[in-house]
Amino acid sequence: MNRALANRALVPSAPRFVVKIGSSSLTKVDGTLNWPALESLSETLSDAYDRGQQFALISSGAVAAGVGHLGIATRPTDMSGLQAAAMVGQPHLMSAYGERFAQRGIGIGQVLLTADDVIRRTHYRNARLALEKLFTMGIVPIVNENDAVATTELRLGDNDRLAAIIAHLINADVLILLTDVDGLYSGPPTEPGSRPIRFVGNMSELENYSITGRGSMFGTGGMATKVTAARMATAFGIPTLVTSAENLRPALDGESVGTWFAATGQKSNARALWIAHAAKSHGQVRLDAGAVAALESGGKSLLAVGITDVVGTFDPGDPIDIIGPGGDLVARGLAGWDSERLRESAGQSGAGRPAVHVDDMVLLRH
Ligand SMILES: Nc1ncnc2c1ncn2[C@@H]1O[C@H](COP(=O)(O)OP(=O)(O)O)[C@@H](O)[C@H]1O
Ligand SMILES: N[C@@H](CCC(=O)OP(=O)(O)O)C(=O)O
Repeated sequence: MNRALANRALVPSAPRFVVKIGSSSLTKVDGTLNWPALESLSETLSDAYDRGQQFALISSGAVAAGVGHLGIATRPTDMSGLQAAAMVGQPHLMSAYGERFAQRGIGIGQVLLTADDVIRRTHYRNARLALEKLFTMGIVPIVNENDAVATTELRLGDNDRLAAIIAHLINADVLILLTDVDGLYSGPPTEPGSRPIRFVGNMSELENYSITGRGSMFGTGGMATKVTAARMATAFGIPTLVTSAENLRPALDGESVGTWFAATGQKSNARALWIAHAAKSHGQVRLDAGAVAALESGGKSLLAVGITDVVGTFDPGDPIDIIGPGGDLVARGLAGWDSERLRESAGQSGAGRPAVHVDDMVLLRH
């Protein structure tokens, strides 16, 4: 592994980074927005901007801002309540950022994305072009999920995975996830005996830790979604730092804070990350052990002869999960055939076109 990628010293000199601040850091105990936290974040990021670093800010906090403005007693838990609060809060959140950055002569642009925007390939490509345009204009993109139009079935919910997707989309050098704890612990930080983990060189090191999806009072997804985001980013060559919002300035000064997840894979095109993590799966093919071994040896397409079962209905080009005999997710890819034809040809040799072409497939177990 390239040592430079395993090094926190990368942060101050990263030409481009993604920073995500979670609801837990932007919400006060009464459920309303923590304005001083927002001010301090804007100040630190303005300094990075003045030093010539480019970044996209993924900011939660729309619901919290809405709770404050509506004067309701607690953060809603139902979908329509959350949507209403976000619709009220998002403009206030953006105007607060707008004001803070404007004081430093920096312009901002609002980017609201739904899960569908990252699932659909054309939307995904458009989002990349639009973000790139903002960077050329010197504008800071501030991204959130478009809570107003998200549906229960199609919702990212947490912003951690959105941050990993954006990091890849804009070819960031590092992903920084800010939360209310100073990094990853071996167990929930409130439990006695949990100790801080400073460095993760490989995701398999996390097997013995207790990383729960139970978050803070206002956060979504807990540490589990941060680890998922780190897995998504590092597998595609982007190292990830998880730390507290207070630690952003020290991190940008090159201090050794938080948990550093080293890049495990190579930088690759955004299409690969889209296939691996963003695209919604339309079905599954199950393989025999020989087919799994062939795929994992590298450079081989999936042929119908190694398929034992086809689940779901899909068309050529649709994203599908490629499952091993033990039920584990081996790869994801774009189907070469529709599900019906593939079902008829499963297990047979000489079927012509690959079931999934190697160029349309991303292996997930490395
Ligand atoms: N192993 C762990 N290490 C650190 N934090 C953990 C762990 N397991 C669960 N957590 C919880 O994850 C929470 C952060 O997640 P979340 O509330 O979703 O934050 P955010 O809103 O910043 O995304 C922490 O407050 C912590 O209680
Ligand atoms: N989109 C929502 C935030 C969702 C959420 O809480 O995510 P996270 O900050 O990852 O725990 C909002 O702006 O309030």
